[in-house]
Amino acid sequence: MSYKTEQKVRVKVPASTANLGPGFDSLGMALNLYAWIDMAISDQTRIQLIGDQMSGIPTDKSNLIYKVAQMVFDNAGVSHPELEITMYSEIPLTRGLGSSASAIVGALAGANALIGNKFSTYELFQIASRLEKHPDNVGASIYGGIVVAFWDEVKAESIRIEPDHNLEVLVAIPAFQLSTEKARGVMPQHVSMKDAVFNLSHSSLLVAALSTGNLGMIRHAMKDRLHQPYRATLIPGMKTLLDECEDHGALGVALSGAGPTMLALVDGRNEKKTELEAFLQGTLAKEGIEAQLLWLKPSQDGVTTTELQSGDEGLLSLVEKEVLA
Ligand SMILES: Nc1ncnc2c1ncn2[C@@H]1O[C@H](COP(=O)(O)OP(=O)(O)O)[C@@H](O)[C@H]1O
Ligand SMILES: N[C@@H](CCOP(=O)(O)O)C(=O)O
Repeated sequence: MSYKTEQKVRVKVPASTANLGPGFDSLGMALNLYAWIDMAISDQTRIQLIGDQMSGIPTDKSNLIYKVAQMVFDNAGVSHPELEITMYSEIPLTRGLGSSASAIVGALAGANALIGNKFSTYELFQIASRLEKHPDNVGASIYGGIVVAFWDEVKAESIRIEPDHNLEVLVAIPAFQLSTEKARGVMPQHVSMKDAVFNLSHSSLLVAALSTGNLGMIRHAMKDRLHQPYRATLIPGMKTLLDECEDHGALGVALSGAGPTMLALVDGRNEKKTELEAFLQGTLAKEGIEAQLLWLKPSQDGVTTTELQSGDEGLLSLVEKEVLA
């Protein structure tokens, strides 16, 4: 079978926050912070990574994006061993905002576009969940909005929820990195029936609150006993933030993904935004943690790809001119 191969594609993929508190490995929300990847079939592999977020990422064939793209070609039964890849990302690395999911999803979408979209979005979601080993971040980065999903080690299924248009997100991004692997390592192998019931009831209520726009219910629903109590040992100040952010204007608060970023959901009409900012930053500062605050919104868009024409400007030039959108 032969496919139409595109010359060069540009992928735009959103960051994501996973879990939203109780929805461990099952809830994700896309955020309006993005990574861009230009990918082309070439005669020699060249990988260019632009921006501060990319430091330490390999630029040879051990690069995750290159490896995932090769997997797509192998699955499709085609061979394109040499690729030109350029990536620019606004998504902080190893902070709980889904940088690895954005790289996996971006690579899958880019490689798939280069071979004429042989795989459906649903098939890419299956591959992405298998690679990431949980579907929450990749689901959000693929579909956008809020995604409710499972992955049972064989297949993944998901439903997208439209985020309420008043929903805003304040994140406090600590200066230190915390790998998902390390943050999963502090969790117990077994939990009590009581904690399991606590989480499934809270997660179900949170999904209902987010689906119906019942923002007032979020403060009750966004509580977790499966992962946050254990991970709080890795992030000084986290317990205080979980216990008290709602008193300072948050609709609800959670660890973003595996952390260390803390995330507060906020009603955009709220007048206590400055108080919440000060509380987040002040609480972490008391523990000696420097954190960058960012106001974000849910991203309606999931991953998108466009075919580039020969006259189109490269990513580096768009980044330098600050016109990338
Ligand atoms: N653009 C990228 N290219 C290659 N690898 C990446 C890229 N972005 C992230 N990664 C890999 O993902 C790791 C971070 O994943 P993880 O610990 O799950 O944190 P995060 O919350 O940022 O997803 C990085 O250390 C790196 O190995
Ligand atoms: N459900 C996962 C989510 C990890 O998200 P990340 O953004 O930190 O990679 C978990 O909680 O381990």
